[in-house]
Formats: sequence, structure tokens, C-alpha cells
Amino acid sequence: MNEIISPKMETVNNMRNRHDSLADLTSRDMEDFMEEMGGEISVPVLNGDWDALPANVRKYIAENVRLCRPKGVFICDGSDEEAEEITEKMVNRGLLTKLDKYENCYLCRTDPADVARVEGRTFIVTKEKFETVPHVQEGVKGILGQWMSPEDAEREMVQDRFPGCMKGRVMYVIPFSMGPVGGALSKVGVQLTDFNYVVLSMRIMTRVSSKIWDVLGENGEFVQCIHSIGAPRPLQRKVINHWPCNPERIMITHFPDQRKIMSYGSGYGGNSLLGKKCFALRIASRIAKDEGWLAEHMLILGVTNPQGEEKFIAAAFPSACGKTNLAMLTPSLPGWKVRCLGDDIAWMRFDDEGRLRAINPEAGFFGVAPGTNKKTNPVAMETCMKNTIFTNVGMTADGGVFWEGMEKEIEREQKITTWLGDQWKVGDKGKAAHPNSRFCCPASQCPIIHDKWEDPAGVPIDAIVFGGRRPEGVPLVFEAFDWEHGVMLGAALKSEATAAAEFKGKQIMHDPMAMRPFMGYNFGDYLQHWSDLNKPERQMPKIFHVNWFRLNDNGKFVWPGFGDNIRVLDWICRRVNGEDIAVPSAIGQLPVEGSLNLKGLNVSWEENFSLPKKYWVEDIEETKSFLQAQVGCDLPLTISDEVAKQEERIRLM
Ligand SMILES: Nc1nc2c(ncn2[C@@H]2O[C@H](COP(=O)(O)OP(=O)(O)OP(=O)(O)O)[C@@H](O)[C@H]2O)c(=O)[nH]1
Ligand SMILES: O=C([O-])CC(=O)C(=O)O
Ligand SMILES: [Mn+2]
Repeated sequence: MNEIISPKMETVNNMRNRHDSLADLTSRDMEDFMEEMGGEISVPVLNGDWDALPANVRKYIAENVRLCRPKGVFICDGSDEEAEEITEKMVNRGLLTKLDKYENCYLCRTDPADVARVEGRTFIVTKEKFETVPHVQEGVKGILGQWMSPEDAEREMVQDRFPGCMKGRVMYVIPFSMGPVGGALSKVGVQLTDFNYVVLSMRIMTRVSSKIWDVLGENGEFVQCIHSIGAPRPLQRKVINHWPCNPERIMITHFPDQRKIMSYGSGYGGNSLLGKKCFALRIASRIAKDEGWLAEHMLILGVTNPQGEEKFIAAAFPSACGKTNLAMLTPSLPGWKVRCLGDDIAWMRFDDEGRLRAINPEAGFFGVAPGTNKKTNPVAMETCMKNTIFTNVGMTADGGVFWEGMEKEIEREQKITTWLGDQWKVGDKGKAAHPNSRFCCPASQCPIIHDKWEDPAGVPIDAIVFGGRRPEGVPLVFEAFDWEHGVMLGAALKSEATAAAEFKGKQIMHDPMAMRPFMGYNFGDYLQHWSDLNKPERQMPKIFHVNWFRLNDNGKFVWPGFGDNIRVLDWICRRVNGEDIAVPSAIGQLPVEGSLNLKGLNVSWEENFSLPKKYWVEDIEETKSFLQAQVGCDLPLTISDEVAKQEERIRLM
């Protein structure tokens, strides 16, 4: 904080002390403020220095104050003191519960109607519809992104939802960087929100700092991120669990041309932490197309073999399909080391030497809690034992956390309060944690975080891996024949639905490139963009496909997964080094029998690698009609060629 407090700041600070609740501000106070703020905004600035903000940021805030009508503006600086102050208020309100068992950890329970991303209410707004979505076949409902016209967005958001949406609440201004502050591949955003949970989570997930104002300079570009829970005072809807929201009216709109996001009605992660999916994937994928790089739903890891040779891998799996787990893998093979650079999003760009370099734009992990335990992911368990916000998990009587998968880690008969607030113990009906419950913790405290994780230049990617939950037919690992074939494999990605979005049941859904919910522009153009990256002077990463989720006839996983996935990474690294351990099949290069290190495991090669012809005949037929129906004439020729070649190979199986 500045040593010299300007007279204006002094007044503001005094005001803050005098009126912890702004309800009792007099109109005289208000007039004083308006005068002091040069008439730019009509509400008090409760924290931070208005005059230190760049002019375009002041204008942006002032416009949204006029629209949303908050009672005051709180400019965040990202400091620990600020977080402590906000945390204390939230604990007093009952929105956060301190978890006494750990250091600086809190539990938050949402309104049970606000627990996941809402894909059906998520839109991309462009003038031209087909910039956003492909030309689907007649009568087909497109699933690769939803378009909204600027007129409809204006009506739905600016006219209908946002006017007065922050009445009686404070508007927080969060300056943040995706990627290291000031880094060449990094981008800046400024989120406005009326929810303090979002402030605390954003400062874990992104780099929130006053330094952002210096990075921006006088009129620097930033992504406008405007968020409201849609619960102005006086309240229209009963607040449950102290978690105000407006589930019936949730709408999340992206304006890629204006580099702007407006999100309404939900406080839940992917809907409200706008730096994450909205900015770092939807808006960034569009910026990336314009600028010739990639913004992907991918983890980044470094894997070092016993000889000390390190490779970097980026992997795209749909939500809740194992990115965090792979990124933090504890190898079951001696001598191997995995280090994590990111668990959800990668921004990648070819450098002058023709190498694809990746950075993790995020600063924290927003990980799926259920299934995480000391056996499956000890690294994540260690990472989230301090400075963490847990959302919708269960709580033990001694102030610890509990979720499905932790049964062996608590004393038997421990009393547990479920995410719904009910009393419960292991063995009782129902679940302690919501299946999409999450931990939100700083990446810096991950015990295996890579020392280059904040290197602004990123790390050189040797292999790209696609995968999903495929209970049937799909082998543990195979390799694409070349870049084009790899892009086709990505386009054909499918997975069983998970709890990360609003879908019900165990249907297999297409999730091309693991980006279906996160596409910022026409998926056909996106595939073309991927294809165009392939240039002779570049070292194209090899592309692989993995499946940890195949089931046998008894419904058991045929692969132990987790730490044993190192065996698959080993095979991938050896392929990157050009070892002759692959044999062509109809769907790609399969491991030569015995070339995967299965020492000490009791697994069946056949169950993991068989290619049932009937399954693949149906699969390619289904994939082909999916791409025709959903991408139509926007499907690049190179991709339809690859599908045709794959179909022919399968026919000859
Ligand atoms: N059987 C099996 N399950 C796994 C494996 N890896 C992860 N899982 C389970 O899959 C679930 C989701 O895993 P995550 O690693 O959190 O998924 P994610 O892709 O990071 O999810 P998002 O954060 O939603 O993008 C957890 O319940 C894990 O226990 C594996 O190798 N085998
Ligand atoms: O966006 C979220 O809420 C969490 C997440 O990582 C995903 O769903 O892929
Ligand atoms: Mn994700």
C-alpha cells in the first residue's frame, strides 16, 4: 500500500470504518463522494485508489456501476490482508465454515440448485451466426456451441437481467492476469462481481494484483468479465445456505469480438470464475485463432525417465475424466518422476525454432474432490491441506473434509455433515459430497509443481494426448499415424457424461477435443486452424489417444489407472524417441504386444488392447454421421479424408 495516503483515500478509509454497512450512508456522504470521484461514478469506492486505475478501466467500471447499481465499489489488490478481511466477513455470515483440522481452509456449501456449469444457458454472441457455430444438417440440433445474436444478448442481458442486479451489494473489481503477470503469452482481465466467494476463488485461480494496472498502462487491452449472482436486495428469492443465486435465470454470454463476458445467476466455478472457462478457453480460443496459437482444455506435465530425460506432455480429457489426476501422477514405476505444470488449461504457441510451447494460464487447481484420496492422488491431497476453499464436500465432526473415496482415511463411525447439511456416516444411504464437489487451492503449493510452471516462455510440448471415458472397445493407448490423423482422433473424442455439467445418466457423448462446452468459435474453423498449424519447418508433437476407463464383462476397470498410468507415459516417451515398439492397426499405431511395462501388474493384454471389429465398424459410422450432421460443410476436407481412410481400414480389419 502506498505510504502517502491522499486526502481522498483518507476520507474513503474513514467512511469505511464509520459505516461497515453502507446502508446508513447519507445522501450528503454520497454527494461528497461523487464530487471526490470527479463525478465519474456515483457510489463510494470502499477500497483501493480510483485515480490509480487506467482511464479505460474507470470508464468500464463506471458504465457497469450505472447498469448494475451496486452500493459501493471495492477495488481488489490481491493482498493477503484483503483476503483475510473478506474471509472473516463470509465466516460471520455463515457462507464459509472454517475447517479446524487444517491451516486456512474453508468449506462452502452452495444452494443445491447451483452445483455445476450450465451448458444449456451458455452462449457465444457474434453478429454472424456461423462464426460461432457450424452449419448443421437440416433438422439437427447443434451441440458444438450455442449462438446468440447481439440483439438478443442486448435484450436478455443488458436490458433484462443486469439493470440493478447488484442493488444493495458491493461490486468487487478484480484485476487479474492469465499467465505470469506481464508475460509475453499472458493476457489481462478485469472481473466485476457482486459475490465475495468469487473474489476469494479468483485470487487462488488467477493472479490478482494491483500490478495489473501497470501492465495495462494507460489504455491497455483487457478482457471485460462482468458477473452477477442476480440476487439484488431486497431479495426476491429465498437464499439457501447463505449462497445467493438465481438458478432459473442463469445465462452466460461471451462476446468474442468485444473481448467481453457477461455471466448472470450462478456462483458456481465454471459459471462465475470468469478467468477460467469463459476467458481462458472460450474467449482465448477465439483470440488464439486470430493470432495463430491454441487455447485448449489440457493439463501440462513434465515426465522424467530413470535416465533423467524429461518430456513435456499436454493432454485433453473432458471434464471429470482425469486431467488433474494425470497431471499429479505418482509413478508406480521406480526411477520415474512426474512434475505438474497445469491441470486444466494450456495456452500453446509455436516459437521461432518451430517448437510448440505451452503455459498454464491459471494459478490454482479447481479439482474434482470425489475419488481423490491418498492412494489415487496423494499429491492433490497434500496440495489442498492448506489455503483451500472446498465447495460442496462433506465435513467430519473434527473439522476435516470428507467425500466419496475417502472412506479409508477417516475413523470408522466418524460423524459427518453432508454437503446438504444432513447428519451421516459411512455406510448410510446417499452421498456425503456432491459428485461435482471441488477443492480450490494454489498451484504453487503442489509438492510436485514444476520449477518452470511460471516460466513466461512456457515448456516445449513433445506429445499431445486425447482421452475420455470409454467403457467399451477403445484400447488403453494408441498413437496417431500423423498430425492430420491425430486431429481427426481429437475431433472424434467421446466420453461418458460426468457430473461437471447438468447432464444426467451414463450416456456416451461426443466431446471433440474435450472442448465441446468451451468452444469460442465455429468448430469447423477450429479444426481447420489445428490442421493449418502443421508446417514442415515445425516440430509437430506426436498425438496419442488413451482410455483409462475400459470395463470388462464383470463391469470392472481393466486397467488400474492412476499411478500405473506412468506405464503408458513410458510407452509414449519411448515413441517420441522413435523406438520401434508400435504396430499399425485400423485405428492407429498400437503397442507391440509386451512393449508396455506391465511388471508386477495382473492385467490382461487382450482386455486392454483388443479391437472388436463390430464395435469399430459402428463407431466410425457413428463418428462420420456425427461430424456430417454437426459440422456439415464446415468440416475441413483433411478431416473427412482421415475419417474415410479410417473407415476403409476398419472395413478391412
Ligand atoms: N478409474 C480411473 N479413474 C480415474 C483415473 N484418473 C482419474 N479418475 C477419476 O476421475 C474423476 C475425475 O478426475 P479429475 O482428474 O479430477 O478430472 P479432470 O479432467 O481434471 O476434471 P475437470 O476439473 O472437471 O476438468 C475422479 O473421480 C478420479 O478419481 C484413472 O486413471 N482411472
Ligand atoms: O469449469 C468447471 O466448473 C470445472 C472444470 O474444470 C470443468 O468442468 O472442466
Ligand atoms: Mn476442466
